[in-house]
Amino acid sequence: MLSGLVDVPTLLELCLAGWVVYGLLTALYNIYFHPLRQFPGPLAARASNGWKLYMEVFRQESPAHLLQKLHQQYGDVVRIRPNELHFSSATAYHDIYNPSARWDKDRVQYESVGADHSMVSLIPYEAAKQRKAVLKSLFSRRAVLNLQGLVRRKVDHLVQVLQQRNEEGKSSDLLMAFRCMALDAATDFCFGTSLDALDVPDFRAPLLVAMDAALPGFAVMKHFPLLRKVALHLPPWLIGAIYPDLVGLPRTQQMLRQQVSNVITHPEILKAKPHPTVYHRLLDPEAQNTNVASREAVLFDEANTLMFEATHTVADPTMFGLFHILSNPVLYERLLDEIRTVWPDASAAPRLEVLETLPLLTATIKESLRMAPGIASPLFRVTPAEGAVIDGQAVPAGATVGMSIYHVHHNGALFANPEHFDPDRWLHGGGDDNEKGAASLDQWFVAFSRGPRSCPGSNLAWCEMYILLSTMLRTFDLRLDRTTANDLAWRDCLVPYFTGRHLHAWCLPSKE
Ligand code: HEM
Repeated sequence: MLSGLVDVPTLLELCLAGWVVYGLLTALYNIYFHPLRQFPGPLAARASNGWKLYMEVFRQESPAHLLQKLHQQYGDVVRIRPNELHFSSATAYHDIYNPSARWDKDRVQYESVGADHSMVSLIPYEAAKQRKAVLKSLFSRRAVLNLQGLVRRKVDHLVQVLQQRNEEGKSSDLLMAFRCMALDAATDFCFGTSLDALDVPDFRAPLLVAMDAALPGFAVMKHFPLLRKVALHLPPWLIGAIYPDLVGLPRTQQMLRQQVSNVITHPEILKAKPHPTVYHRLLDPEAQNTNVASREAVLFDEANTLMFEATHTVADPTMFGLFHILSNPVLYERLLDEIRTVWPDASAAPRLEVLETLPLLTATIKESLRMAPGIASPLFRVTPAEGAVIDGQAVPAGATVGMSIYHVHHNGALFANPEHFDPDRWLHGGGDDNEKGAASLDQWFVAFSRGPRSCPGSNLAWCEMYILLSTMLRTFDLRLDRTTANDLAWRDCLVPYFTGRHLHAWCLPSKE
């Protein structure tokens, strides 16, 4: 009927023309009248959200690295979408990620995780605060000290696998090996059931292979929410047919759904767990006020995201640090000497509290976390109703603002020669504040972020890194297997995506 009044091509042309005019008017508004109009940035970024999409999805740029170039060109603040600012001066970091800044997270970034009920994706500050309070005791220092034996067992298991491989004449991909260890430790710690990734040959646990394969697609999922929703609901057989490397993801999620459904239907099974888990806390009616209808979604989303939050973040910096230790025989020897002072008998490993007293080991872990970010992308927040002052500049309410941890940790004024792996900087200082000594550097150690949304898992992460790194150095005579710095190249896909061959090493028996 309509085609009798207006012909269809004309209608389409009208729609298209309307869309173009709307786009142009929006671009003009964004450039000349938007509350953020005074902030510099590429013209296309100031005009439209499309610039960031184009850079991340079509040009496959690494945001953390691209932003470095933009700051060189535009200064300490860059407008990267009409309503979004990225900062680079170190003081801006503490303005944004500040204990008193009760700002919400940015919806676009955090909904892309696809787990809206998890702590990390809860947008409002208040909701996250409540959830954090519920889970806090699980991740406390006391809880971690009590469960350090669990981490020790996972690391010992890794040692056995590496010894076995060495006897078979094989070197090992230590990035994947460390990820298996971290996944097993986290799943045992959080759910009381390990995924046993270390038992899969060649460290090719399907979930870890899938997590890695999914990283380059993260930007697409962020910018195309509809596609994300469809992808998250595809059955495993179809995903396996389209992209076999990804199949571990839906399979593990199926397993998690079953686990969650079991604990909800039969909460008594939790009594058999060897220690309190995420499920105990989330199902404790006194601990939180989650309504029954969303209980299943909360448990599933929390379990699902914890596996991601606790695996690459621990393994990747440890791998990075180990590469630099193995590339520097003097540092390797100094670390070994220090570790032997508290670990003279190789068969009697010291407790975490003892390892923590070793200055060079501690400095090396910090330097590893500085060099390789657990999370690379800027973590965006939204300024509150009263607006904010960031790095001395007034930012209006409702603006999306953020700063990548990578930019703090690679700031040459804070960390002299920032691309150089130098644990000693944490012992003696090093940067424009050098005369104030090493202690002044600690304020710029932000690997776990700062403020109300900082990492609740940092105690567990430190525990794993201390035990893992010291054990690798004390147990093996490690030799690089044709690995060069090029093999450690990475692209920012929220977490680093290592594009090279990974760190491969021979794990020979220690000479004593
Ligand atoms: C070296 C290892 C780790 C690093 C570098 C790291 C880093 C971070 C960072 C930077 C954030 C802030 C994210 C944001 O602002 O959205 C974060 C959040 C989080 N991390 Fe970690 N993390 C590590 C290990 C862990 C572990 C082992 C767990 C749990 C077992 C964990 C659980 C979480 C959770 C639940 C959040 C969300 C907190 C919130 O949004 O309020 N992380 N982590």
